[in-house]
Amino acid sequence: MSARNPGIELDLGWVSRVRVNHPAVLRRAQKIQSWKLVKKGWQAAWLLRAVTCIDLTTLSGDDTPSNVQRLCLKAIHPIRDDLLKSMDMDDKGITTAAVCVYPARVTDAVKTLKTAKSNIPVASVATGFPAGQTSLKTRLEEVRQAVEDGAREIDIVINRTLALTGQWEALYHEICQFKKACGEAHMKTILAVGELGSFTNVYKASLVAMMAGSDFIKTSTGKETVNATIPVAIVMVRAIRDYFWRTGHKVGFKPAGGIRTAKDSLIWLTLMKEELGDGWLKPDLFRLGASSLLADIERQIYHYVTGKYAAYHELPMA
Ligand SMILES: O=C[C@H](O)COP(=O)(O)O
Repeated sequence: MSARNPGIELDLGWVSRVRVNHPAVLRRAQKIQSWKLVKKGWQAAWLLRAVTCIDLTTLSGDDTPSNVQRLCLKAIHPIRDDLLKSMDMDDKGITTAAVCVYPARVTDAVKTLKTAKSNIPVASVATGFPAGQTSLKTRLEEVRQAVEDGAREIDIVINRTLALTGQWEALYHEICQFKKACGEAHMKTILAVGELGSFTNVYKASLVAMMAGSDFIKTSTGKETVNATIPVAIVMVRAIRDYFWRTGHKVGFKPAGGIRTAKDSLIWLTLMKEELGDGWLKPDLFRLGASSLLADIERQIYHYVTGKYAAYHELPMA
């Protein structure tokens, strides 16, 4: 990952001046979604780039050591070797960016990756994921424990109650404490945009999270009714851009929740390229949080290489 965002003093004046032009955001979103996507070899290359940006995720009540182990092995070998070979990409060390699990499964993931001699980081959701409705003490302890167990990235959820009631100062101080608890681990801050009510709140929460030192801001837990959408992403990436212009600190962006198709991943990459530029098209500044996207990407790459769609048994690990 790139240099950390050290954060800045809370600037409440900046937060209170925020206004978002709702119709303009929707128009921009429609435009981005209507653009023609790259095709053929370019598309295959973009899909491989998308793979390297995936936080390969399992966040289920029935997660076990064995399905976490399987997830880690898939993260190490995300695309079948023969397909990569046909594209002259078999020696490029393509893996996903991270694996993302619940705190109780961190040790399983760390152990599997270590045994496989892989340096892929383990990311853990924390702070009472997904609702964040536990005491601050418990949420902080959860972060510390995940770091102690070997997580190198922590995906925290914000306290939506504070955001919805305009308690930005309190939210800032909570996030600062999470950042301290993360230590060397990189912190991604989940805004749960589907529960924030308005684009203005999304922009304000993005700013406060970055001021408090978030290394990434992330749209959603994947458990809200509305998760990652293009309009909300435009609001967040523009907050990232404004924060960068004002402070010189680059903050990453992670859309998550409901991202399932290769085409989705191409749209997300297009959005990043158009709104933030090529510098944000790499895993240290862009992640796709997804539990089932990789299967469709591998399927599309199979089609690009062979001209046929794979039968289920041909991509068994997907
Ligand atoms: O953080 C990642 C999300 O929980 C993944 O959501 P998903 O299962 O809809 O891909």
